[in-house]
Amino acid sequence: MKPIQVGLMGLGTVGSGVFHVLQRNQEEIKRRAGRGIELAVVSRRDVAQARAIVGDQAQIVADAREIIANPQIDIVVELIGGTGIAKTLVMEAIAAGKHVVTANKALIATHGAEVFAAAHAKGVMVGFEAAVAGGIPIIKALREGLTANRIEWIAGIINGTTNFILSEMRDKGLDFATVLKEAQRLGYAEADPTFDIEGVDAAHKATIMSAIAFGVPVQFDKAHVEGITKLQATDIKYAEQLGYRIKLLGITKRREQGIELRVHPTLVPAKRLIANVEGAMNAVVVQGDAVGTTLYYGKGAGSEPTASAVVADLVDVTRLHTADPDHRVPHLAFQPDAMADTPILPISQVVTSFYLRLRVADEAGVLSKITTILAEHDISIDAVLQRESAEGERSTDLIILTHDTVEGRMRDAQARMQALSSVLAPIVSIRKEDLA
Ligand SMILES: NC(=O)c1ccc[n+]([C@@H]2O[C@H](COP(=O)([O-])OP(=O)(O)OC[C@H]3O[C@@H](n4cnc5c(N)ncnc54)[C@H](O)[C@@H]3O)[C@@H](O)[C@H]2O)c1
Ligand SMILES: N[C@@H](CCO)C(=O)O
Ligand code: NA
Repeated sequence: MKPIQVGLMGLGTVGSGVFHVLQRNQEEIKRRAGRGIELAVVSRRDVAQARAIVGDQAQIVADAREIIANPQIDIVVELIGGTGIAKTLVMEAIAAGKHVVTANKALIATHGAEVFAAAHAKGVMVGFEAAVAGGIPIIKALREGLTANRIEWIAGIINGTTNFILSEMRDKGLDFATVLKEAQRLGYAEADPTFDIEGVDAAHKATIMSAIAFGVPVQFDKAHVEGITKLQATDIKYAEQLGYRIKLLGITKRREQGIELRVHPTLVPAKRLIANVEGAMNAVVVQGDAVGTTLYYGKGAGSEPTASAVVADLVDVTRLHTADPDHRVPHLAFQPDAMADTPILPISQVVTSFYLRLRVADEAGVLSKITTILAEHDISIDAVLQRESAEGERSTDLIILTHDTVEGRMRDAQARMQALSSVLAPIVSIRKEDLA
């Protein structure tokens, strides 16, 4: 059978990885897919640069729309990124009846509903394995491998840049700005690194996983997003002393009242496997009712790790494109007419435990005032750490770990504590998850 014809839009880090993986492994890929997968056309605005990468192995066009208009092309791969021209091109490709494979998490998390509805109406597939945790086959695991389960929660280190920054700050005592520059140099960061450090990239990925896990539409606008820019080295150090590590986690959880969907720095017990995921690596923990806890670990970014996921989607499309669309795995695991309208809960209704750091006057009775306020808000204390004040020092750090509470209640208690004259600086609070 003639090889399936692929057109690739965007020949950057991931695009060139796709070219190399397809070239190197073409024989094995063909044995698996049942027919060859041929990268027939690539688009890059600078044709000479594209030629330097693909040689004479593919036709090169400067305008991506030539790929969409080409009747020979079966699958369009979008590796441009962002929600501008990339979105327009993906919608045009679907309208032209092409299958689409993309690594674009921003596009899927913010416009997934529109993209999947158009694809469904047209009977084409949209593969997006590379959009979440790069080379880790987490979409495949959630959509197919765990399909027997009622998923309870997912928690993951799904942004390599921030995990790299936190690891380096902790291990080498380096400051934030220095490590961010290094992450950019190593090619981990997004084109706009604020997406990484402010938690947006992780929230895109958590949003996609949440939709697949719970059968709800992708709704990035409902996600609670906090990055690592406000995190202080002092808290990383105190967390260590208490047996915890601080990680930027993407979390989605099923609760009776709705779904929690949030990204924020989180204290995790140091003994958990996920707490020991270092550098730019990613890891996702999934809790299913039948299987229990499963963990997925690997490279969430980089040229060939991400290309691994893109090419896997190409194989899936090659195997399934002649199948009746009703027999394919639904984009979000649940049939489009069986999606739920379960609400995404506001952060005030989220339930977690907390780490609190209070700068307090070193005088009698402060601790009891604070514990009284917590008790009045029904917040129970798990542990207290009070740093010995040095000779002549008039203030000290008081660290409190709480048990689970509703966030709104904690914020009320925090406001009361903050108003005490013996609390001398803004209270630091960081959410804590035991992930058990
Ligand atoms: N780099 C990674 O590790 C990684 C991992 C997972 C997902 N992703 C996603 O993959 C996508 C691509 O990322 P990347 O790191 O390869 O980016 P990149 O910047 O290296 O590559 C994008 C390429 O698209 C080209 N481009 C821009 N507009 C174009 C147009 N109109 N037509 C054709 N080409 C155009 C750019 O010139 C560039 O060469 C993004 O959505 C990104 O979020 C990247
Ligand atoms: N900037 C992303 C790339 C992979 O999606 C990260 O650091 O994880
Ligand atoms: Na993946």
